[in-house]
Amino acid sequence: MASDNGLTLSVIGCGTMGIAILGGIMDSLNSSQSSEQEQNLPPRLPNRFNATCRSDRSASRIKNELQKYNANLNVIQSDNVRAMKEADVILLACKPFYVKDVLQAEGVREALEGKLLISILAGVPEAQLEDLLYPGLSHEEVREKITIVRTMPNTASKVRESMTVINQSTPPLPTDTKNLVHWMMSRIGKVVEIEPKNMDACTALCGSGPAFAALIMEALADGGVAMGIPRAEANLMAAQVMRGTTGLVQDGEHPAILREKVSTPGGCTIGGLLALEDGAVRSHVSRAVREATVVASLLGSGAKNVNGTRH
Ligand SMILES: NC(=O)C1=CN([C@@H]2O[C@H](COP(=O)(O)OP(=O)(O)OC[C@H]3O[C@@H](n4cnc5c(N)ncnc54)[C@H](OP(=O)(O)O)[C@@H]3O)[C@@H](O)[C@H]2O)C=CC1
Ligand SMILES: O=C(O)[C@@H]1CCC=N1
Repeated sequence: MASDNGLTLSVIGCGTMGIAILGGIMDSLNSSQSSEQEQNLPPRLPNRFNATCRSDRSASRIKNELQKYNANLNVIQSDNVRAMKEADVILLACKPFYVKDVLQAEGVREALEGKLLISILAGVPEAQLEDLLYPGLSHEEVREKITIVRTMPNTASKVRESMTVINQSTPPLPTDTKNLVHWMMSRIGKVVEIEPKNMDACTALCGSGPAFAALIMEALADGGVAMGIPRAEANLMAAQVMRGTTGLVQDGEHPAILREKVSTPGGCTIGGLLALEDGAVRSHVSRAVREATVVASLLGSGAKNVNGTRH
């Protein structure tokens, strides 16, 4: 791990996601398993951290949740420019509808020049971030001034089980920069690179996905409760069933084959599956991802309550 040579990472708008990502990075830096054994380790790692917010409540939350890592952390209230100036790498983690205010504040462009800006904002394409910072400049001209990388983690960052998607850059990022982005995001789970055109769909599948999975988990537990299983045990069972199924699929089992293997001819599983198909569950779940993709694509417009603009 770099120490004297370490980077300063500033998280701008450090709430639920910012805290989870910082926690993952700090935890990894403290880990007894040396990062040095990892492949593609960037030459410099973050070892100083700034986290910004506005309210006292958010500041207390950041301190309370991250103090256990004993990291070199400064919580900075209502001074994003200072945090950006002090940083080598900036993680933009405010809500999408604040992005204009945050990036167009006085001094921000100068504070960001020459640096790496990683965004986790849903529905805000790289081109929009470029345009907010450097209106009128081409992508190539902006790349000479700042490196912007769009990413989409999810709430499971908190337990280091995120599925994080990284927007492929054109031209490709310099190797050290790419390795740093991958290193940071792989502290909180798995990482996949994807073409920019798929980022909103990935926001729906990966960013919103935990909420969809939670709804299905609840429904499984409800079914158990309906048939007499106590609530606490039903919740525990539903969660472990989802985890076990995940393990099988990640071990190489195709979901359709898994379903067939569980379905004994004349047995109870096929009976339950037919009831699910009657309810068009598969179509509804897929269409939830489709709907969330469309809504995600509207989030960057600056409007709040974009769901209300859809019928
Ligand atoms: N929640 C999720 O599951 C996921 C969220 N995302 C994306 O992550 C981003 C953050 O989401 P989430 O962590 O849930 O949101 P939170 O509301 O928890 O965090 C945002 C933080 O930004 C702070 N903030 C707001 N305005 C400013 C400002 N002008 N300067 C500095 N800080 C500011 C807020 O604190 P205060 O009000 O005190 O300033 C708050 O703590 C969003 O863009 C979202 O699209 C991506 C994937 C999953
Ligand atoms: O619902 C949202 O807008 C955010 C983005 C991804 C997950 N939650």
